[in-house]
Amino acid sequence: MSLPIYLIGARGCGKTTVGQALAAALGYDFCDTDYYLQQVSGKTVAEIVAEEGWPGFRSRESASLIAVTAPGKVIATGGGMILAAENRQFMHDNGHVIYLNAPAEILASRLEAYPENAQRPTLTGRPIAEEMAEVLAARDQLYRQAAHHIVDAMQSPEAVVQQIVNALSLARAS
Ligand SMILES: Nc1ncnc2c1ncn2[C@@H]1O[C@H](COP(=O)(O)OP(=O)(O)O)[C@@H](O)[C@H]1O
Ligand SMILES: O=C(O)C1=C[C@@H](OP(=O)(O)O)[C@@H](O)[C@H](O)C1
Ligand SMILES: [Mg+2]
Repeated sequence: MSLPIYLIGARGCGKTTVGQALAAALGYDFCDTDYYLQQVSGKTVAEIVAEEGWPGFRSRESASLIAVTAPGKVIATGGGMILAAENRQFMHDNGHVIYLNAPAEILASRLEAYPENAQRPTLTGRPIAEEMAEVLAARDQLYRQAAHHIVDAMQSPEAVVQQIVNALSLARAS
């Protein structure tokens, strides 16, 4: 059985972009928990947060993680999926968890170029560079706790895919 592969990491690390390429490379299905949530609710992330606050979004996000989990799938999570201990445990127990790691400055420059405001309403109310530094400082340990493997997300998407394939082959061989 091919366990699901969960991609975790902060906004802008490339979970959605790399996830699609990884799924194509492995012949797996691709799924993104934010897209799933938007499809079932008919609302963007920003609309859900405006109507229900972040707690409402987080609770829908946790439910979507369970709903999309299946063998043979690459699952791109939202950057805050690891905030709930039960989500970290669920991913760790049910699949391969990969942390796409990059410094806050790189993440901020990607997000400044393509903000996608409907997908990424502000988390702190602060400018993006400050927000990413603060958010990553608060979450880095949680990403590391949840992950089976950590990859360098500063490389090209193709190179990140290759790192993941290598990490999973090594894990299978050991
Ligand atoms: N490895 C990469 N190198 C350069 N740019 C990237 C890389 N991965 C993603 N990006 C860009 O960064 C932005 C955020 O990517 P996305 O996949 O949506 O990240 P996430 O889902 O982790 O928030 C997009 O504009 C995407 O094209
Ligand atoms: O970091 C976060 O808390 C969030 C990241 C977003 O997903 P991406 O990481 O795919 O941008 C999305 O789930 C939501 O805006 C919350
Ligand atoms: Mg994404």
